[in-house]
Amino acid sequence: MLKKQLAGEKAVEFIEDGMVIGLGSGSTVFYTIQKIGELVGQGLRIQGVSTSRETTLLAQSLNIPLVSIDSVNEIDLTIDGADEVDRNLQGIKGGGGALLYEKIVASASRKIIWVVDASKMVESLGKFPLPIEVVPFGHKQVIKKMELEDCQPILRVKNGSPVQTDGGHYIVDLHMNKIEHPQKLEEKLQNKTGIVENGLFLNYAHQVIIGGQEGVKIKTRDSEK
Ligand SMILES: O=C(CO)[C@H](O)[C@H](O)COP(=O)(O)O
Repeated sequence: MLKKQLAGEKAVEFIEDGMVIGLGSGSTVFYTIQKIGELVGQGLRIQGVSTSRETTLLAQSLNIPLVSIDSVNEIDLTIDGADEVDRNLQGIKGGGGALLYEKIVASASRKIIWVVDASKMVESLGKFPLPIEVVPFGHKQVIKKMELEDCQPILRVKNGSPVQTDGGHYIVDLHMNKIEHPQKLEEKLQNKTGIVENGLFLNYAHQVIIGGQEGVKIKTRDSEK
């Protein structure tokens, strides 16, 4: 079995009947969602809150009941993927471009579990380019500012056009190689006009399920959000 499948499928063990579940995006949580679909077919009652159009389509194809984020009081558990995770369970997300909706869903969640394969675990964040979601109007101005900050910004492009997120924004990837001070960088990015959200997910994940050669390992963050 693939490492990401091991991690993805393990996560369903944390789901209880009646829960509202945040459904993340990407190729690892794909396995979680497929398994949830199987369990729903066997009678599990949950309500899913989707983080992307892709996940909505997948959940619908599996007959997983979906509700909008604004119709729930709180999300009991969100299961999502990640692009990089350090030993304190700080992470980078947004490789698939769903960071804004993923962060909104995560912010409304009581518990967050990330599912990753072992290659995502790192000593320090930043080898994976940090995605930021930017408003199309004036995005080149934001890119210029990020160049001045030595962040090596590159507009994400597909088939010759800027990639558009579900929220209608663009993605700019910051190629920094190593992020020395994630908290400081997060503050800086939060204060820049035109940046809607950044892919730093600091103090979000409570647990990470890691699929590796010898099966799955579960890491829990010391201090809860
Ligand atoms: O943040 C994400 C999408 O915006 C994904 O969760 C992240 O990119 C991991 O994806 P995958 O499991 O396919 O590696």
